[in-house]
Amino acid sequence: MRIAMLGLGSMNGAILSGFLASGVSADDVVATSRSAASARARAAEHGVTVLAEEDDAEANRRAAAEADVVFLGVKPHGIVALCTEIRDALRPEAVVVSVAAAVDLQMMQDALRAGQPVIRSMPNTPLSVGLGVVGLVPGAHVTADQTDRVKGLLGACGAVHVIDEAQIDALTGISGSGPAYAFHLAEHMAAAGVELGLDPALAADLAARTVQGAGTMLVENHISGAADAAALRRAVCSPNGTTERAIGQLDSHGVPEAVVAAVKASADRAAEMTAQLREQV
Ligand SMILES: NC(=O)C1=CN([C@@H]2O[C@H](COP(=O)(O)OP(=O)(O)OC[C@H]3O[C@@H](n4cnc5c(N)ncnc54)[C@H](OP(=O)(O)O)[C@@H]3O)[C@@H](O)[C@H]2O)C=CC1
Ligand SMILES: O=C(O)[C@@H]1CCC=N1
Repeated sequence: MRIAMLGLGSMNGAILSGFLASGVSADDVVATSRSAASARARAAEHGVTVLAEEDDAEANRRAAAEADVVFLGVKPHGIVALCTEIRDALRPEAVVVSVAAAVDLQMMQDALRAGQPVIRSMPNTPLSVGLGVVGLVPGAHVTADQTDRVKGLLGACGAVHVIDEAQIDALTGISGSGPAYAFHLAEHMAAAGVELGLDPALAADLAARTVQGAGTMLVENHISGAADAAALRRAVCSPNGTTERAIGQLDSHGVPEAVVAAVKASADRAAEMTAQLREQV
């Protein structure tokens, strides 16, 4: 299967890392970047061919023309222009997969040739280490085989959920943006350790491995049904002990409400961006 990755920044780069680690051959991938400098850097990083629009105005069209699956990995405001650019180069059976927030299926289908299969997705960057989460919304012209092919590719680097388009902003608020919440938590746990006198490298290591260990326990217990997040939290809290005191601080500082507000803000922002993009097309 030939894969084109149009735009190779944080997200498409993470997907490509996941693909290569899961056994996709670098020879089966052609990517593009806007600038020649970033194309060179990304080619060296991933060992795949990266064409640059700066060098060759036809770069996206050339990469898309050969592909069975085409991942659109540019910023949301660039997606419709990219669809228009590659429209006539795509093979009719090539599946176009957007990873962009806010750009709905209709906008992409309107910019592509009638009948071109399009899948809207919301991935996250832990796909790079085989632990991602992806929401997939297959468009009207996508066959079950085509959905399975894309599910197979992404499923080798994470969990894939096929959802309705109406659910994608909520999913974005949890799993699309969510890695940043965990990184934010780790960042501030480590900073507190430094304030308490720990060496910064030790504090960062403690925070990183604690988030990793808690995440792995959470997923294993979730899959087996043995315990949910609240039960695992309670198991760390000894009565009148250190953690109970710490959780009391999180609660009294409004962390539960802040987390709910953060997830909703991400989802709301996605909806706001969709409305803005609709006005522009
Ligand atoms: N970052 C994340 O965690 C997530 C991001 N997303 C979505 O992924 C998409 C990309 O975001 P992200 O990866 O963070 O952004 P980045 O800025 O990291 O990457 C964007 C990439 O697009 C390239 N690019 C821009 N214009 C063109 C063009 N015309 N032709 C070819 N390449 C082009 C850039 O090239 P150059 O470097 O040369 O400028 C860069 O490689 C967004 O739509 C976002 O909503 C979705 C889920 C999570
Ligand atoms: O911040 C963003 O808009 C993108 C979408 C989800 C994660 N990053």
